Amino acid sequence: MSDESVILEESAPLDLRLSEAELAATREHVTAFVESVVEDAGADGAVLGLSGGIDSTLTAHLAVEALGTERVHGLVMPSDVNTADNMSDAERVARDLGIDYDVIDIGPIFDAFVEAFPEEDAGERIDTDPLRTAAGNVRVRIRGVLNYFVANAENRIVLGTGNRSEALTGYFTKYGDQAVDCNPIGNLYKQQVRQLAAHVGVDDDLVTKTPSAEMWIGQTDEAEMGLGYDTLDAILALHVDGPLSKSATVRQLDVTPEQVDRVVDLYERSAHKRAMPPAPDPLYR
Ligand SMILES: Nc1ncnc2c1ncn2[C@@H]1O[C@H](COP(=O)(O)OP(=O)(O)OC[C@H]2O[C@@H]([n+]3cccc(C(=O)O)c3)[C@H](O)[C@@H]2O)[C@@H](O)[C@H]1O
Ligand SMILES: Nc1ncnc2c1ncn2[C@@H]1O[C@H](COP(=O)(O)OP(=O)(O)OP(=O)(O)O)[C@@H](O)[C@H]1O
Ligand SMILES: [Mg+2]
Repeated sequence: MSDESVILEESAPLDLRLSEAELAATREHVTAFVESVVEDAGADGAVLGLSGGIDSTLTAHLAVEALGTERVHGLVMPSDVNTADNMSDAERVARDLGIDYDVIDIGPIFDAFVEAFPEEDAGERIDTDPLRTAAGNVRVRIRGVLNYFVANAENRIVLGTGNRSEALTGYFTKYGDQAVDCNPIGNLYKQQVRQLAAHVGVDDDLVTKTPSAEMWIGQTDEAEMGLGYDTLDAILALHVDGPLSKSATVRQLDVTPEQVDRVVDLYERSAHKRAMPPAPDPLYR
């Protein structure tokens, strides 16, 4: 399918589409990046988690283009809160690409974590507020531990799947899905991730799938953030990354001042996630 049909279904307030030439150049740029990160690390290849979502699917496609099937290892890591459809999509991606992959049920690891927790009723409370996000983050971090086990054991690097929209809003788990060696698609807004995915031939149902972290049943990114990705991307591009003032952004896009404030708030509150953990300046040198 062409990337055109994907974008036409959306009513993005700002057209962030790359041209065909830019898509081709981005594809080459990202694959060259993956190749050089692996080579510079002296690694034999890469490992990444496959969720059936578009970020990991596109990253896997580009990794295979960069490294070949033999040097990419996928991990499908279901838990109780993942849908069977997403997990079978993840396996389909690995099979279609022809890469080695393992399916590792993280349920028993998560359960052992909860059982080891000193509060007796933690098990009953773990999937409800206020522990719901904390528990979801545990699932995400368990996947990070497994990625690094494979990376250490097989001399691979861990490929992150984070995109620019997530990075700027802090929409990821600190030391969870962010615990990676590089982010090949880290400079693409979500709209552009979808567009590049369509360009490289990812199946349409994966390109248009509703984004979800699947940290709990029914979670969707857009509901949790309170904004659609098209609106989010537009505000990021014009106001957070770009030079437009708040009022100019409101005028330019069909958005409210509150929506701009929301994005700025997400950006500012997540600064700590984009920086090395700080330490006091040295008193003596
Ligand atoms: N100012 C500050 N300076 C230094 N550290 C600060 C800090 N504020 C919080 N912290 C630390 O950060 C912690 C909170 O960060 P974190 O542990 O990440 O937790 P948090 O940001 O609360 O939760 C993760 C968010 O990312 C979303 N997510 C996660 C994973 C994947 C995806 C996806 O799209 O697939 C989305 C998830 O739905 C949730 O909204 C605090 O508990 C504290 O330890
Ligand atoms: N069940 C899972 N098994 C393996 N890896 C997973 C699983 N869930 C999440 N991940 C990893 O965590 C990453 C972050 O999840 P995220 O939801 O942001 O991306 P995605 O699922 O690829 O795309 P989308 O955001 O559109 O859902 C995934 O790309 C994948 O690498
Ligand atoms: Mg997902």
